[in-house]
Amino acid sequence: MGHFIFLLSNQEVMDLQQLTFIIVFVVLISRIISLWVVKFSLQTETLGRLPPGPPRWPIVGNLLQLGSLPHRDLASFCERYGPLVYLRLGKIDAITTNDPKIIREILIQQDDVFASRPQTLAAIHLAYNCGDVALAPFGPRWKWMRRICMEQLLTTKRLESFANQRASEAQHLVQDVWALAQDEGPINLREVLGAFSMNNVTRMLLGKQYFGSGSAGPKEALEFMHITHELFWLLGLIYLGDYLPFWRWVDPYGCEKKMREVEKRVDDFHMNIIEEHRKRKKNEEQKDKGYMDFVDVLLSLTGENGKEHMDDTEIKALLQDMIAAATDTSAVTNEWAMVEVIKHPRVLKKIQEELDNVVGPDRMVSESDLSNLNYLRCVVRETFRMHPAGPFLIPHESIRATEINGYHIPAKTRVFINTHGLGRNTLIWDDVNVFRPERHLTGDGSRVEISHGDDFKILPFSAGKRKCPGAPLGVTFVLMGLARLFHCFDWSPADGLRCEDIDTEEVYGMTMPRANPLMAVAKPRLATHMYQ
Ligand code: HEM
Repeated sequence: MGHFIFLLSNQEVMDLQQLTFIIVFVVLISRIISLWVVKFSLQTETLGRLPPGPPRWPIVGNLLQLGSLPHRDLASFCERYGPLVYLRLGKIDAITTNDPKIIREILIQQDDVFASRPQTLAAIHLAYNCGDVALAPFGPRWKWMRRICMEQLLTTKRLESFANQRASEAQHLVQDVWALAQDEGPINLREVLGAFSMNNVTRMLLGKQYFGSGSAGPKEALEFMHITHELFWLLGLIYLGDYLPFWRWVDPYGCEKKMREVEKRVDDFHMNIIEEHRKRKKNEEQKDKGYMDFVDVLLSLTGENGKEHMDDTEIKALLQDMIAAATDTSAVTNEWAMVEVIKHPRVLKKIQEELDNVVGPDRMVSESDLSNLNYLRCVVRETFRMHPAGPFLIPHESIRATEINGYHIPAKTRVFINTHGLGRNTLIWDDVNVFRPERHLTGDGSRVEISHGDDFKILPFSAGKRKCPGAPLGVTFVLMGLARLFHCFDWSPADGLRCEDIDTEEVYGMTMPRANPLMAVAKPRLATHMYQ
């Protein structure tokens, strides 16, 4: 060999070195690929076939095939590969579906297998090390926390005790819009609806109103708004560090640093609220039980396993969940409903006809009217079909390996139930992109249900063990906000835009808002004294 090289020119030696390098590289790569294929076929033989899915790259898997609207990407995979699709996201196994039968299999038939949550970095940093309800893995701690929600905080009796506060917030909403409507200019409905939803939630949770005349003070209100926005943004992020461990070493956009910063500010904020309540409790030696806010209730409960009190961390984790789960979901849904209704004046007219029949012009809508507003209920159902607040619910995770439709699903598979894809699935809905509330009317005139029915064709609040425990309250927030706004005002698009030109572009997140805040013009339609 040395002799052979001796006969070659310098250039030829270089060529040979390059050639050797290329051969070694090709051999190495083919060895890696063959090992990968062997591992894959061994896995297939021993464990069964994985569901079909798009081809994937080594290391990153299918991550590069997801863009800024991942719910739309996953829906297109389902169109191409079938109702149950397997994806490899970095080191994580994942499945996705937009099919009612498979969703029912996951959430009902195999509920005990799929009732867990992935331990993402956001859940670790922003939900007290997964010590809350919404992001906690399935287990005794989650069961205990969820029981507190169901048996102490969100009971019918407790929610009734806040009925007057909700009524006064509904009246604030009307008064706010009326004041803004006086100069006939455009109104930012995102701000108005956000304040309505935030006030409803903070009055019930913390005994405080952050927007309007009873505001807890501009500095505290601003801090609250700021940290909740950052929290939502970080919770909604698909953070690559969860899928590719090496990404965490680099963290090029400083996401984990941001999570730790927000964690600290949110924690300080909650701690202040708890201290304030403790002081107040000492001073007043507790008030009439009927008016306890959620913090009062949590401070009065015994802890897990016979402890005298709940830990502060447990209280903070629950408060955090309630704020995150209750405010944005209803505000985003209300904004989407307003977008679609203003875009379709025919629908606005029908809603107002119903309101005029059921309520009339001489009084305001009350909560007892909401079950009689069947057309408005169809409008909310249609809004959930086209714009579900949680496009992937909150992702579930399988506790152990199982099978769906004969396919192997490994343990710890992340589950993306695509509710956006479900509402636009052409196999179960016709004219999927047309906003048509009438499609939900029941033939016999009975009350239209807003959460899912037996057919699982929409799924705004999920089903099974992890279903939303605040659904009845969420429905009340949404229906009440819309009923008041449509009863009291006529609506048209801002800036001379034609109704049909209002855009419905969304941005992806934990909840999925319209890309731009909705601006619209309101014209009072009741007698002036009704707004005072
Ligand atoms: C329109 C309003 C609302 C919508 C659309 C909504 C939707 C949802 C969805 C899709 C989930 C995830 C379910 C799953 O992963 O399977 C969820 C979970 C949850 N929601 Fe809601 N929600 C709303 C209002 C509320 C309210 C008002 C509260 C409480 C005051 C609340 C508390 C929760 C909690 C604690 C969870 C976590 C449940 C668990 O993991 O065990 N939600 N919600």
